[in-house]
Amino acid sequence: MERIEGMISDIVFKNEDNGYTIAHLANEKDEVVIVGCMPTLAQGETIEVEGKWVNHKLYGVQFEVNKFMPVTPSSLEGIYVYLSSGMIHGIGEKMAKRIIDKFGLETLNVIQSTPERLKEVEGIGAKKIEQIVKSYEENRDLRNIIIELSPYGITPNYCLKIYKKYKDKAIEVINKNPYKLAEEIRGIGFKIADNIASKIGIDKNSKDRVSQGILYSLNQASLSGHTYLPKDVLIENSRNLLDVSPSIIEECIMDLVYDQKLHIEKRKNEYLIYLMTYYMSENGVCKQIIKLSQAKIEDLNINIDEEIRKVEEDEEIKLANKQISAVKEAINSGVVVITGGPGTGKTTTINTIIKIFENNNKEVVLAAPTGRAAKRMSETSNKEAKTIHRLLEMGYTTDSEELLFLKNEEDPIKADVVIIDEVSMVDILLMYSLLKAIKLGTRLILVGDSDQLPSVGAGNVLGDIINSEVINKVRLNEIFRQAQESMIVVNAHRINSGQPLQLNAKGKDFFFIRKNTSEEIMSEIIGLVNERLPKFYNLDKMKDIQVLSSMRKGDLGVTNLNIELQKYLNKPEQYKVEENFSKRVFRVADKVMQIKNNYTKKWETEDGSDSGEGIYNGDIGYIYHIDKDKKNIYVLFDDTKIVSYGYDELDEIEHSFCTTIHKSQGSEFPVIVIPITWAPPMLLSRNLLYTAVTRAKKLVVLVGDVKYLEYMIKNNRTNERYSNLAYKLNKFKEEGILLNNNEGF
Ligand SMILES: Nc1ncnc2c1ncn2[C@@H]1O[C@H](COP(=O)(O)OP(=O)(O)OP(=O)(O)O)[C@@H](O)[C@H]1O
Repeated sequence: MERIEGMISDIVFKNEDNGYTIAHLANEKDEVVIVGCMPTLAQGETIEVEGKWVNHKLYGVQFEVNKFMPVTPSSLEGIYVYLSSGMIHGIGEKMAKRIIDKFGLETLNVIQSTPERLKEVEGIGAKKIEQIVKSYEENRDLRNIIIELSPYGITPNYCLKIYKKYKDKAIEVINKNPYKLAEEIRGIGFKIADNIASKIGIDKNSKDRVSQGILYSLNQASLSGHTYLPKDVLIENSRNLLDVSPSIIEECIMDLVYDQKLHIEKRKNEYLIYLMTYYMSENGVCKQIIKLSQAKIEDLNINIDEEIRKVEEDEEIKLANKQISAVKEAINSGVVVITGGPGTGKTTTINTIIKIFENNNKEVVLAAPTGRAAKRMSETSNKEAKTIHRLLEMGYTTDSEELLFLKNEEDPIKADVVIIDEVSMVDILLMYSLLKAIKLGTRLILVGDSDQLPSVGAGNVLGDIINSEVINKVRLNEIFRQAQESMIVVNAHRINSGQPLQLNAKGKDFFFIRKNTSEEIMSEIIGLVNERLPKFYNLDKMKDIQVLSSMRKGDLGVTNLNIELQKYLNKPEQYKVEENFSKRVFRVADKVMQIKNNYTKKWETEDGSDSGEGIYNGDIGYIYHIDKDKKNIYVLFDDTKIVSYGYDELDEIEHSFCTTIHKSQGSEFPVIVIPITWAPPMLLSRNLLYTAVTRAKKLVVLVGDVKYLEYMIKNNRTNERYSNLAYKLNKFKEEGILLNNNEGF
């Protein structure tokens, strides 16, 4: 490969559809013809091209371009983003600005060709110049990507991802079809790709654009919990997004179906359109759960009543009838669902089931969808419980982008019984991965509370399985005496049945403090968390009390509550290092939450005696140390695990003096404080309130306007999800397709 540099003196031809360009490139030595895909090329631009010389039959010698890069970038904004991105050691935001103010568009030429001139900028000496030049040299290709893409709002972090994926071909790939980014780079969506495309001049009606828009619409739908969209809804959503005619959309839908990216399913007179993964998962869950429930299971040859009696004796309890039915179903069925609200004895039932199987030498494995739920399951059962991801031995594909599970149909989980808790949090994709890894004959016990919020990911798996009436289920509905003492449990059940709550009983654990305005609510919450509750109940204000809010935005949303609570719970002190990231300030001792599963994130104990990997969505920790030189923030999780986050990884954590109710799913806290105030109706729902209240073990304090509390209790329109699992399960059952034809469909 050869490289030449010069200025574009003429553009002879450009194909607007595919970017194929023939141009003249001139430098001091020569003027040559260059050809290749260079859609953004403009006359007068100075570029460097890489490629080879060819001798064309008709046109003679020309340079065939493989890759091209602008030498002098065309935007100050791009140079600024690059220089201030942290990629260049020694230059921060302020210094970047000073350098650019001095040299303008010439900045990079100066750094490259006459770096000694940097001395003209205040604060730069010989040592700094050396440092700058060294890092500048080190990341040449990445630099070009940042400069090209940052004007489109792509952060240096994503540029790095793009660079890792396409290496030095990145600019070329993007110029050819920017929609590839939306398809292949996690985190870059259709909107950014579309923005680039419109600047490059790609036609609004281009099929690449419309197809990506359709996929985007379905992806958005999956983020709202839908596994499919009815065809009319998909066309409407896509039309709003793309501003093109329904006929083009329909044509592209058919192309995508042909390319197996989408699947169309007919249900009565309706067409349901799925992204392929969701279709495969929904079908897979349906088939596999029926197979597991119909599979022959080993007969334990035991007298179940006798076994239950033994456990009752050991544990000094007497199981209620429903609990006994649940135990029997678990022993006699391939699959059983055990559901019930708080205090209805789910944990006691699971523990009885575990004991009976273990007393009969059967191997039982336990898992739950989140790290915290798994931890809780371990504590209540005194037996190791893993996250489902760990149980499935999750790994990554070599490019470390795609998740994969080592446990699957070929190498299933080795166990006689698999018990999964908090199944309401399991989405359709994870359920499919789990079911694939359970071999026929293994008993599967699914435990959960179907009145909790449905999973964050798509599907309504637990609800659909329960509603389908196909899989054996037991609903525990007796609240035991001990649990009845708790107003938290009693009120949770009242919320669920739409009844008014019992508030403020003396000596009890459920309080409502009436306040009207946002300011009053805020100041009451701060007073409670910062002083009154810790003093009165002898609590640690950081660890024992969790503020939850239904929304992110607004005065009483998570973002603002975090800002306000930080001022009181962890105020600035001279000895506390802090770092300001414009929208948020991270300070030593701040309470933070990991907001995505990161299975490979390394942790280590302070003395280095233990280490491991995996920090999960919802894990709460405290900032332990900030190293400004290394640009690292260290967070302490579970009192022992120290995890380091580079400044470029801070999108993985957020302050958690207050968190969303959604993020609190699967976790429990001694005390919960919740503002009750106006919010969009979908966030004032019964199951949101129910989920929030059931997070508390010792005390619930609601602060706000009682009319919104009443509204929430009445509003049981759980946001409907397009999910076809219940229908499919019933259809399978009715038509017995599985019994005759293992492939189904
Ligand atoms: N058969 C029983 N007889 C008497 N008490 C019981 C019985 N089963 C459970 N309990 C008690 O009721 C309370 C709630 O039971 P358990 O923790 O099993 O319910 P749970 O549904 O798991 O509750 P949560 O969802 O709140 O954790 C516990 O104090 C437990 O000891």
